[in-house]
Amino acid sequence: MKRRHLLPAALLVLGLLLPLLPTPEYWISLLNYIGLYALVALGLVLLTGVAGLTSFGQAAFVGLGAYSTAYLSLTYGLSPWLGLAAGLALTLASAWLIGAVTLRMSGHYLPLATIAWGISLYFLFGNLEMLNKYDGLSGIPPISIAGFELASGRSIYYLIWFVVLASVLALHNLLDSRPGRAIRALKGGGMMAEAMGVDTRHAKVVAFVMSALLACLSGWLYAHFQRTVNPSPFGLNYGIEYLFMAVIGGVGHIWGALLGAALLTVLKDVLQGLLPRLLGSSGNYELIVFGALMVALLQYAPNGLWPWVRRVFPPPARRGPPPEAEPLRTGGKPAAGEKVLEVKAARKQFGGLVAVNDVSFEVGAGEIVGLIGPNGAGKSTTFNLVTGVLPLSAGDVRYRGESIARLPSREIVLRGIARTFQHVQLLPAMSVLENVALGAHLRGEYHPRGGILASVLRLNRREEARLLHEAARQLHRVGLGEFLHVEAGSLALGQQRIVEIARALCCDPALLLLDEPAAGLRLQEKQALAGLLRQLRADGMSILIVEHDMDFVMNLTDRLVVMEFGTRIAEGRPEAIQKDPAVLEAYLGGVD
Ligand SMILES: Nc1ncnc2c1ncn2[C@@H]1O[C@H](COP(=O)(O)OP(=O)(O)OP(=O)(O)O)[C@@H](O)[C@H]1O
Repeated sequence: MKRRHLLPAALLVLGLLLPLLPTPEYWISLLNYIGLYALVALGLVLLTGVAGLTSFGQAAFVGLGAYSTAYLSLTYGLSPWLGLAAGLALTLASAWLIGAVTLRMSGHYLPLATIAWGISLYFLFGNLEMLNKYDGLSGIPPISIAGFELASGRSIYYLIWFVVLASVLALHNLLDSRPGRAIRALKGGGMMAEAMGVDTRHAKVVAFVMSALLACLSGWLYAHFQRTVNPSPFGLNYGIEYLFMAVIGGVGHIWGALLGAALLTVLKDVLQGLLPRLLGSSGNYELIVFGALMVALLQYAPNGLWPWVRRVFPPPARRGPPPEAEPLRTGGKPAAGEKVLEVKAARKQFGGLVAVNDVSFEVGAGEIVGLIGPNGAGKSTTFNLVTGVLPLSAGDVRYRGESIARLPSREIVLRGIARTFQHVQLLPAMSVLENVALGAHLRGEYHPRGGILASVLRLNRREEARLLHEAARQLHRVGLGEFLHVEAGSLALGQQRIVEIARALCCDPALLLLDEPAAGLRLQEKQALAGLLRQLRADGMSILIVEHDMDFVMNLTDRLVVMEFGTRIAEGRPEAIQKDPAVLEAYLGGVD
């Protein structure tokens, strides 16, 4: 056994033995609660830490799980396992519905909405006659497995911790796969994820539903552990506490959920015992002290405590390329001479401002076309019209003869147009390899929105191997083969721009749109980039490039389109453009 496996193995053995040893009942109970809370916090790691969506309402989903099984087992005498199935189904349906409605909101509206439905569900539990209002339901039967009743805290301990560890594994598997990367991409801003083919609304709903299901599982276990339920543990204050646990533990880290749950549960327990002795039992001081401690802790560890643990026990570094795998399928490529992109009288108005004024141009197969013009000329807006980020006010954009004017970004990339961004949009904490693999999102074996269960159960290893192999291949192609396992954020800006090109190449494009790829690059890096783009052209790739660096575009492009104040003022070969009076005028006295 390797040395770094010793501590986890020892903890596991200790965990297994604890209930068999003369451990006080109180401790077992505390550990059970930690497990129950950790399940909810795990969901928040996915939702808040990974997907970047804040929810204060998770306690309500715990309530749904608890009340479903309590009601069905008490009223109809159904088995707790049927109660679990019903609870999960109810949670799935309600989370999907709530998610579909509220996840469209952004900024502070989403957390506010989670507070709203958290409170609503709490009052629903407390006001329903069938759930015995605020008195709740008691006498809930224990869970039995193969005829063995988990009636004591010691016996249900094993089930609780089995569910916690299985959920940790499931979440780990999910994040280490194509659908997981899609959820991770949400944090990089919806525009980038959509440009890689991710249906961001769907990815958000998936994260939301999964986190709700974990909360429901916790509620089910809670009901059969406590054997009684009432609305109070499912209120807003518990929703806030769950979020605290995830944040204190380290909201971006799976194991942080367990750490946070353990820390807060023990801390609360200690304070509840200690403070009345120190300050008298007349006031509710523990909440105040608890709050102050939380604020202090977050000052020193804004990313939670798990990163500290990681520093002491660093994970093994990954090395070497991913193993060989079957290549991904590729789409048909345009024949020489084919018109790849036709922009026809494209127009974009922002209120009274005409940002793009009936601009037309074409890009042929294997051609590099530059789109240049002074600041504010409308280049980026034109780019956004072609990539589906902005809708056209009038005109048309056709790709290989098909109008793409009304398609969303993810449909456009599916057809074969991939892009990079003016401001680099990588996920800095994710490895270069995985960032690039995100580009192959639409080329997996499962449906672009599916494959979630397969990921959780780790049945998608062949797909994953093929995607990573393709990502590594593209990184080698652009000359970054030695940086596969490095965090993308640690690379120099120039290299990050090249990673974006590798990611775009992973989309299997026939047309590459590059938004200021040379910005911030040193001379040598620019030369290397020009070499790479020439190589891509030689391979038949069409490239449309927006760039301010005149030397760069003049030496690289086959043709230039010049814009000023939203209008196309010139088009032609670079040598002709350099002498064009209208262009010289636009650049106020010459080309820089
Ligand atoms: N979302 C928007 N709402 C309103 N006006 C906008 C919007 N986006 C761009 N504009 C305006 O449209 C015009 C063209 O902007 P655009 O960013 O396309 O120019 P650009 O040529 O890319 O400039 P730069 O080289 O500085 O990036 C500018 O006047 C800009 O202020």
